[in-house]
Amino acid sequence: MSVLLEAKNISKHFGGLKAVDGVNMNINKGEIFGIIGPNGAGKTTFFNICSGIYAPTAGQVVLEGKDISGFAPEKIARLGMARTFQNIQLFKYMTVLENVKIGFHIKTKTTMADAILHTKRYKEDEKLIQEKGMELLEYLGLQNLAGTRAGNLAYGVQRKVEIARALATDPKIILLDEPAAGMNPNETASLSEFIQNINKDGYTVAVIEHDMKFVMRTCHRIMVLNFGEKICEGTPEIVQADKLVNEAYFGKGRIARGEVMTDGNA
Ligand SMILES: Nc1ncnc2c1ncn2[C@@H]1O[C@H](COP(=O)(O)OP(=O)(O)OP(=O)(O)O)[C@@H](O)[C@H]1O
Repeated sequence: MSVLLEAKNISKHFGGLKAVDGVNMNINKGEIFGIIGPNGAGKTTFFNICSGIYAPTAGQVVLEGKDISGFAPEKIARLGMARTFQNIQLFKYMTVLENVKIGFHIKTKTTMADAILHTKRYKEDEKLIQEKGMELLEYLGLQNLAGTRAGNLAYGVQRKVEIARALATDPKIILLDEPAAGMNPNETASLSEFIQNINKDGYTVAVIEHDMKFVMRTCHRIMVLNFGEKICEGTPEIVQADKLVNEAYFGKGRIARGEVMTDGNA
């Protein structure tokens, strides 16, 4: 199995606070990789470093063997990393198809001038993007919603549209930050299936999530952060059985009694 995304000894300090502290991580091609940890453990900061929003204080981010540390987010997106954020960032007054089409623009050569002047290149790109957008929605089973305003959709569906837009950038890896937050159990189960399906079709996924039931049934491997440090990594079985994780993160004995697994809250 080849390594797709690598974090080498990554640290991020905010003044005296070590938000991320010497984290090493390898995500293999084809994996669903989970990142968990208590509030403030450094998960989002770690994603922000991987996706170029923050430059690391120390360490390197390597995508397919290329050192991308400190690259701008747009550049990293073009190199094949897409992400979603904790708060839904769809354009609520635009339709589902329009939202997804935005994702494709990253790959076109259309300039602002082309768009204003409606040049041949603009028209050709627009036609192609329209077709590809519909294809993607069909692939994800969202085609019936193409003309619906994003803001009118149920919360769980908005999350899927957000992921669809990220997929439109044709990523090698997609980073999802708490995609199940605020979802009801049915929506969460449906999201898990959705992610597993796109993964089976070849997409590599990294996901931060608090919902343990979702994490344990969706992810192949999991990394646990606590106070910025990695305290455990492995399969769901290994993580659930880890004493340090149980003590530091779940509260002693909670997972053994099954509380976390059933209530879905960390
Ligand atoms: N821009 C910033 N400036 C200063 N401190 C920050 C900044 N961003 C994050 N932090 C701090 O870094 C630590 C890690 O935050 P981070 O948001 O990465 O944690 P998290 O694991 O994603 O938490 P949550 O599960 O609550 O989203 C926290 O103590 C947070 O307050």
